[in-house]
Amino acid sequence: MAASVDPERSEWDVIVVGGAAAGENAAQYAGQFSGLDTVLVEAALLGGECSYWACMPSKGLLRPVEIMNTARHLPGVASVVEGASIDVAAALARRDAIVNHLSDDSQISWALGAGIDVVRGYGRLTGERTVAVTGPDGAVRTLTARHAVVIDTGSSPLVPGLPGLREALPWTSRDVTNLHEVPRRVAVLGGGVVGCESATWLRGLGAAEVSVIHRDAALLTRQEPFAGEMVAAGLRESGVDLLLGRSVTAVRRQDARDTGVGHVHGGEVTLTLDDGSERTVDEIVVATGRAPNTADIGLSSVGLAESEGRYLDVDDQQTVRGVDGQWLYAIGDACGRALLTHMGKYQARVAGEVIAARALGRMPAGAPQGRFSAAEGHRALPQVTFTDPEIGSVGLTERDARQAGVDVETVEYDMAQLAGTYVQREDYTGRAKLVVDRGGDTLVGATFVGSGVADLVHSATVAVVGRVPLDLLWHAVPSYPTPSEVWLRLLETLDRQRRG
Ligand SMILES: Cc1cc2nc3c(=O)[nH]c(=O)nc-3n(C[C@H](O)[C@H](O)[C@H](O)COP(=O)(O)OP(=O)(O)OC[C@H]3O[C@@H](n4cnc5c(N)ncnc54)[C@H](O)[C@@H]3O)c2cc1C
Ligand SMILES: NC(=O)c1ccc[n+]([C@@H]2O[C@H](COP(=O)([O-])OP(=O)(O)OC[C@H]3O[C@@H](n4cnc5c(N)ncnc54)[C@H](O)[C@@H]3O)[C@@H](O)[C@H]2O)c1
Repeated sequence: MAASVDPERSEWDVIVVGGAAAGENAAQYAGQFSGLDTVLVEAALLGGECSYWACMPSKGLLRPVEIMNTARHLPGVASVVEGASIDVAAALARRDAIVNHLSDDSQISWALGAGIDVVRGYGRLTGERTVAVTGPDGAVRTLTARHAVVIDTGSSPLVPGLPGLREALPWTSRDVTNLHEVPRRVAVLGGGVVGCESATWLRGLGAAEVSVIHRDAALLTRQEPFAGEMVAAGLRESGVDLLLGRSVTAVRRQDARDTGVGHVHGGEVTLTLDDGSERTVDEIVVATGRAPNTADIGLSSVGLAESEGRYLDVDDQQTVRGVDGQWLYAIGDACGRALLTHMGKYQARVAGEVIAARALGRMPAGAPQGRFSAAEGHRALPQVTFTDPEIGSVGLTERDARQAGVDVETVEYDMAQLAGTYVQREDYTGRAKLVVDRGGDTLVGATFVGSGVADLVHSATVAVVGRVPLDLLWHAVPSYPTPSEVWLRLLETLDRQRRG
């Protein structure tokens, strides 16, 4: 859908370059809620990576896998699904519906309805508060912001420069989330979040051989160690081959072809591993991290040449450091504070409020606090990893807390011991851990592993952000029988530990 913007118009209060979910929030908070006029500049689809090629399609693909795994273990249902497999065509069709068939019509309608203009094209800074937009027809249009420019250009998959890897045209997160065929044999390179989640749905959707090749000795190394171990056990049980502590040294592919996103990109791929062994698969998925989309957005025109291709350094108002005048902001993956949609949107809300307050002379004196600072939210950093079992985590791991000099005390509990998890499935496996700051007797981190733990994350986020003393947390009574009973068990166990 074409955005209905006067083609002659060139000035807005706020220009947002990159129209992902975070950019939309920044425009909304600076514009719709505060009265500034805003424009989103989007090179591809309004809604960004999350809506079409990341969070939404991946969670859509994982859902039938999760339901099937639960059903296979639940008496009364197990016998019904015995020998059955997921209807892949229907699951892919639902994924296509979730990504709106790669159309952003509804997003454009939402933006225009919210009073946010949209200009389609690729934006580059050309100087203070100016952005040149190259439209789909190649024409360049220069836009000027009266108050602020927000960078929300996101990130792209990082494909390592291993011999033969790029030439093999491997799948990246865009292909594996938008797959149109399930490769029979597939190797996933990288054991981080994308690697573990995509191995889960590839195997669940019927790939006969799935291997994860990971250079570290454990999966998901940013989490508590038990979380990576439990996900590894779950993947192994489902038939995924984990090659931990192994690296790929070379890749060969006959007849590599660009057959389109989510289609197998040519003939067999042979991977050479660092122990000299070889492995032949039908497709390889590269899940080795992300690179910020900041290499070609005109940063040198505003004195930030050294930031090209790097994460933009921002303060807690999301203002880019190193630029005078407080007019340049960065949010989402481009600023590298947390590569998560909800955190990008949080940064966007803060940036939007700050931009409006600065523009309208409403910024309170003194150090910015409250809704004008993104410091508090970054202490918590909630995340759900949608594997089987799931991981829900908030704040610091024990290792990170010790490194940060916190006087650490920890407590763990087996989630399978709860009535609330037993009713979910008899063979429930899970574990929870709290990281406590002994000084303030408050929570600085929490990790839950198990089926259905995603919904526990927000309670931990509230406890960390609110610095709720454990004595007060005691009075937050969990409903019975639900997995949230783990809170009570953790506090009781901590009590026993303290009494020796
Ligand atoms: C497979 C996968 C699954 C994920 N699952 C989750 C999840 O479950 N939960 C979660 O919180 N996070 C998840 N993430 C991370 C999440 O997708 C990102 O953190 C999020 O998309 C980042 O949003 P963003 O606003 O930074 O920009 P992006 O979503 O990266 O979008 C940037 C936008 O800017 C546009 N753009 C770029 N350059 C320009 C330019 N110069 N001019 C104009 N437009 C431009 C692009 O076209 C794009 O639309 C996942 C990531 C992957 C890869
Ligand atoms: N559910 C979610 O919230 C969710 C889901 C997917 C992605 N994400 C976000 O997207 C981001 C990117 O995910 P990701 O999995 O691509 O990155 P990641 O950083 O989580 O994991 C990448 C892994 O690849 C390994 N690696 C890097 N270079 C390598 C190489 N040359 N050879 C072998 N291994 C190599 C790293 O050691 C790391 O363990 C994450 O930071 C995460 O926040 C979130």
